[in-house]
Amino acid sequence: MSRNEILDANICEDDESSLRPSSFDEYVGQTNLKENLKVFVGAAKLRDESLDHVLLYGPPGLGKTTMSMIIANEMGTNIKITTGPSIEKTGDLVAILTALEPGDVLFIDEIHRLNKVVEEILYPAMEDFCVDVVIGKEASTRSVRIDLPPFTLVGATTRAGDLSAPLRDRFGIVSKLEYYDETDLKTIIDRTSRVYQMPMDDDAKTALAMRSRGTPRIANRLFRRVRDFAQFNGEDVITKERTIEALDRLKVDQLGLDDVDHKYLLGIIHRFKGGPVGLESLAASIGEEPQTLEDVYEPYLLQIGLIKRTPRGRIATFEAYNHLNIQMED
Ligand SMILES: Nc1ncnc2c1ncn2[C@@H]1O[C@H](COP(=O)(O)OP(=O)(O)OP(=O)(O)O)[C@@H](O)[C@H]1O
Ligand SMILES: [Mg+2]
Repeated sequence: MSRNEILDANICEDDESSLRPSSFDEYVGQTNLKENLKVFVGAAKLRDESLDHVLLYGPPGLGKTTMSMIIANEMGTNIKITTGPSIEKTGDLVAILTALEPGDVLFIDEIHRLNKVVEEILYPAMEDFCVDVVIGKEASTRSVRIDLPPFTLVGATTRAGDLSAPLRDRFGIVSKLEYYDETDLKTIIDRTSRVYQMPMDDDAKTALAMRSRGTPRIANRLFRRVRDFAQFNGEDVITKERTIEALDRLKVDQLGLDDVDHKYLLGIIHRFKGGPVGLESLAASIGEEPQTLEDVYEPYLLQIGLIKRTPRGRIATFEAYNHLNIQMED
């Protein structure tokens, strides 16, 4: 069994842990990524070496943390988990690195938020498995090189573009996670329903999958809410009618869009005549953080074609007007 050590308490998620798949075979979808990683993990094990460093990027809730745990599990090693912003000083990172054991996976979530000085410690650590530390005081300081055991750094980020080139270049395996299609989401919902021992009709699973924004975390969260509505009404199977009623009450529409998506689209359409509008102005006008809109909301709206990004800003597409039942002015 591998040890799973969380170095930073604030990244523990609600009750998601019981739903996390723990092997490649249980991990649904992301076929390309998964099949490649299977090869790289298998080959590293044959050579009895540590796996090359892995960078996973993509929108929130698509399975980056889950995949990093699976990598450690499949390698048969321990995983140490931390986040970019929680490593404040170089000494913090040196302490983490020197405590690693051969083959360990070090998972750094939100790796784009590492500060520059700390990041530079990672370069030799990743490349040559060593760190240089300065010891002594004033006139007598000297730099000492400490060797590290071979380890695998798994970095996760929602903003690959914010990573510096030297850091990005030191990852041997760089993979993007994609939104899940309806079939994969149904499989995930099916598994969730079994884990929670709460049966769900097939057409209810389809309805839920369609409104999950291509995102397993959202599918699981909505499942829990729909289950609340069903149990509250004394039902021991979740029906399609109950699912749709619950999702309507949660203000999740047929495309899985919520209040913020609606505010975003209506903002472009009503306040900026459909765009183009810059992200900052739009965010200010609807009272949301630009970065949240960019990382969490826009990727899905782009994916389903309701908005476009142009050099002059965001625009709402014909499909967006159509979805919101608004006449497009010319
Ligand atoms: N491929 C998958 N198969 C089954 N369940 C999955 C899969 N990917 C994710 N999940 C479920 O979705 C939840 C969220 O996944 P995870 O925490 O790995 O996302 P993340 O990409 O790390 O998100 P964030 O960017 O917010 O950290 C997990 O708890 C897990 O239950
Ligand atoms: Mg995560």
